[in-house]
Amino acid sequence: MDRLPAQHPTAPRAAGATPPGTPPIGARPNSARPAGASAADAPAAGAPGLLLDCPGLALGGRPVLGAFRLTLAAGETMALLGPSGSGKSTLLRLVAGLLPPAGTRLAATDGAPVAGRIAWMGQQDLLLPWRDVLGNVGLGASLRGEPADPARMRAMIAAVGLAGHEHVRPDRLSGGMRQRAALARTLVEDRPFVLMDEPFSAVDAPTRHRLQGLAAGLLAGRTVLLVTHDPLEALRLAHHVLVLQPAAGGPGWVPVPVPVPPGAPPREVRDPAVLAAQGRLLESLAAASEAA
Ligand SMILES: Nc1ncnc2c1ncn2[C@@H]1O[C@H](COP(=O)(O)OP(=O)(O)OP(=O)(O)O)[C@@H](O)[C@H]1O
Repeated sequence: MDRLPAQHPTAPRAAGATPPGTPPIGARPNSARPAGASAADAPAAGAPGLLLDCPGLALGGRPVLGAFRLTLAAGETMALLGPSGSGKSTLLRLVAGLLPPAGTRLAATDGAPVAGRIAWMGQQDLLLPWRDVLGNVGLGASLRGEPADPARMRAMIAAVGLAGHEHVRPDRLSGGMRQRAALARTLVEDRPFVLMDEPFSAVDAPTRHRLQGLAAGLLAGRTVLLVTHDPLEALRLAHHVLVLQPAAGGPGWVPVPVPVPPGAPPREVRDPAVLAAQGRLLESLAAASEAA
């Protein structure tokens, strides 16, 4: 029996559990793949957006997030930055349904339930050491007791550049390869909503750059919330960028949009507009830290 960490992306928990106040449900989740659809291509086309109303959130008796309303645009990527401890992972967990709702409202713009339509990728790859790459990529289906789709799994492994490593165990892979395997496992789930918590922070800069390029292509069309400490990563990958700032006139932190360079992601890191935006974003983050 495989044992999973509580926040494992494939753990059979109430991912995106729908809190009270969510609109009526009943529509069929749009992540269902039509019979015969090919493996790694055009996943989650037409992903809906996500709406989050947070009335404020305290943890351990301390306010963490203030009251805010957040919209994740359908099929687009939103990056979230902020000082350490400002609540980025907490906000991500709120969207994932991993925190008690406490008056929070989370809804998909298509009216269908959010639950079961979220994929998660974290900083640690959480690969199971006793399973090879193929086994790890197919872990979600295996835990749910669903039949494996080896062709789709292999196609996703190839899409992340790991063809030929299907039967290699994680301890024989480099950090970058492990993150690629984790990305394949995240994307093979074919969920319209993808939550990423510093997914590439554990690898060196060139590997991170390559992984970002890979992720940009494979995440296209999904609705993504990406937590990162890296301003350039945010500006490269995201349509929209938020910085957590101390809430005006109240406790906790709230996400505040910052300008992004023109053009759709992935943006070119040498683009002068991207570099200028990186400087402004760093200043904004420094100001947030000082204001805390
Ligand atoms: N389960 C918990 N119980 C009590 N306090 C918590 C809990 N989880 C997080 N916190 C606190 O909430 C605050 C926000 O934590 P969170 O991990 O969301 O910050 P973060 O912005 O993601 O930080 P980092 O950039 O360092 O990862 C921190 O002060 C943290 O100590």
